[in-house]
Amino acid sequence: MPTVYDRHFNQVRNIARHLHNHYHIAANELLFLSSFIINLVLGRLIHWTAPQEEVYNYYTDKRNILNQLFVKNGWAWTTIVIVVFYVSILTQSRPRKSKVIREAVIRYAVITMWWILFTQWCFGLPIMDRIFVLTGGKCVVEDPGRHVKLFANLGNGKSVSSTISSYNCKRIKGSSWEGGHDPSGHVFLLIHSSLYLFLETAEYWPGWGALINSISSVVHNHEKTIIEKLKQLAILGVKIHPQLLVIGMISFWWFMLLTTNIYFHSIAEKLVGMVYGYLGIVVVYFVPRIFRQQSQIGKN
Ligand SMILES: CCCCCCCC/C=C\CCCCCCCC(=O)SCCNC(=O)CCNC(=O)[C@H](O)C(C)(C)COP(=O)(O)O
Ligand SMILES: Nc1ncnc2c1ncn2[C@@H]1O[C@H](COP(=O)(O)O)[C@@H](OP(=O)(O)O)[C@H]1O
Repeated sequence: MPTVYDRHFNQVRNIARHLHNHYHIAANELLFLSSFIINLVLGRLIHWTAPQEEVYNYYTDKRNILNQLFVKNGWAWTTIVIVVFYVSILTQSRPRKSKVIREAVIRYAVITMWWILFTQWCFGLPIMDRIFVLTGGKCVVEDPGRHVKLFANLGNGKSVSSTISSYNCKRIKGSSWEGGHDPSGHVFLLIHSSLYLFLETAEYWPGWGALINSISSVVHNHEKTIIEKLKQLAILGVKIHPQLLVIGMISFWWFMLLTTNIYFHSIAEKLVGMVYGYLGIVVVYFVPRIFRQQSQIGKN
């Protein structure tokens, strides 16, 4: 006689099977994909329930070290982590190394290109700035300095431009980025980077059991000092189980995304950043699965 728990377990398993068979998405992938929506909802709940903290919190300051050093160079950190990951995995004697490297580099190049198009350059202004300008946004300054050619003088001591990038606008002293819909670059980058790291490394997942056993064998080694244990953990996270480094990076991106969701931008601007964050990943990792399955059906 199946218990109520068995029935519920079977229901969840059937949903997971359906998703896998029809949409080619595994249950753990769906959970990870939806974690960013959970992050947004959580951010809004904290925003509404703790307004006092917003005023005094360290994270409301854009100049905080985590933002300036890590998120503002987010693609560089993600690149470092994926390079360390592959070097570590491939030195642990994997077969078909050249094929693995070739495919990883192609995916990295396409994913990097999408980051460039959305945040840096898209045959002129990047996509996020184009959305801002097309919805009526402008860069307003008092003194355009060396960018004077890009600005129209309003005659009231102010100049405006809709052709300068957000990056260059912010570098002009006393500038403001006014009007328009300004998609969140942070939300885009943090989701794009986390999904890339997750999907790129999923194939090499050793299981929580193996990771926890390795960590606890270092932590419970009573012959070692704390410094020696920390050194061993660092070696473990880079050389033996680089998945630990990836978990660390993704967890940190998730936390920084939560702070963006609590303190910065409108919901609509965050949703647009989120949609573009999913888009490049869906094209590189999920769309090919549909074509692969169709060609498989064609062969049978
Ligand atoms: C398996 C992987 C192997 C990799 C081997 C490399 C092979 C090379 C292949 C292709 C060539 C691509 C060349 C690109 C190299 C890129 C390397 C870098 O990452 S350097 C750039 C670092 N810059 C950043 O990280 C900036 C990130 N910040 C932003 O995008 C923005 O500040 C923001 C979106 C976070 C916010 O913008 P804001 O204006 O609103 O503040
Ligand atoms: N998690 C976070 N911590 C600190 N600042 C953040 C942040 N998320 C966004 N910001 C800041 O909010 C502004 C808008 O970010 P974005 O459009 O990329 O989402 C940016 O300001 P600056 O460009 O003045 O640094 C950015 O630094």
